[in-house]
Amino acid sequence: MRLTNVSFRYARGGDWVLDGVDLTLEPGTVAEVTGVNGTGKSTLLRLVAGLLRPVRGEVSGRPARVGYAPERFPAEQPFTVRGYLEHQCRARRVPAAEIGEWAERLDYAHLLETRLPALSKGSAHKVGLTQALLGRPELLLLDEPVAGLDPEARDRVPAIAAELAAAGTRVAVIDHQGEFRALPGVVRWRVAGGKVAALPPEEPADPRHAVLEVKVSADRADALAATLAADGHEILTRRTLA
Ligand SMILES: Nc1ncnc2c1ncn2[C@@H]1O[C@H](COP(=O)(O)OP(=O)(O)OP(=O)(O)O)[C@@H](O)[C@H]1O
Repeated sequence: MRLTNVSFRYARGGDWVLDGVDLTLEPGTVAEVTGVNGTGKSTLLRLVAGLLRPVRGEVSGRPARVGYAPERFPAEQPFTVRGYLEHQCRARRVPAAEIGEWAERLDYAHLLETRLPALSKGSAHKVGLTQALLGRPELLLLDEPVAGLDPEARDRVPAIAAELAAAGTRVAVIDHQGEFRALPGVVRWRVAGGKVAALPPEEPADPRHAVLEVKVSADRADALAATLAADGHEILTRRTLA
């Protein structure tokens, strides 16, 4: 899917939150949305999800099945966890058997008959994540998915996202905790000043290697580079000093 020249502001005549954003999100990609507080990360996620419409520009190629987990799950609803999730399953034509599966994986199966307002913050957050995961969406948007979760769940949520991505789901996630950064192939969307820069995956940390920057005579540079390459070292840059 693609965002083409997307601009958004909440009020006519107000400041643009996003201004001329171009992005693509390929199947199977996990994008980590980064940026300081208030730059427009959640706004970007809601535009990608289709919950907000661009004021200018276009979002195209959005898949049919979209899952969105907001930063705060609205738990003030008069349903049990099971009742709420069954309703979500019916709305999305997903078999209700999935409820038990996610409740087991996120470790809250003992709370299925509890009323939503009586849940702890972390447990309510797990229910919010579950409604986004139901039916294994083709596009999954997660706003701070591990904030307030116990350590086991903090590990499981990135693993679940990676599992869905491996099956082709496009994932975009805001994660101040950094739990998604270690997933293989994560691209980063850096939001700043109304723009979004798409950065390639970070090089994985590799303590077995070090980088030396060495100044050598220009007339010996080629011979030294050849010797180092023959010894199995990698020449990362070669430049002439002005
Ligand atoms: N519903 C809204 N109505 C008006 N302005 C809003 C609304 N939601 C967000 N904003 C404003 O849009 C800007 C971007 O907000 P957004 O929540 O997208 O930022 P963010 O990067 O996700 O922030 P944080 O890291 O603090 O969650 C902020 O100036 C915010 O005040």
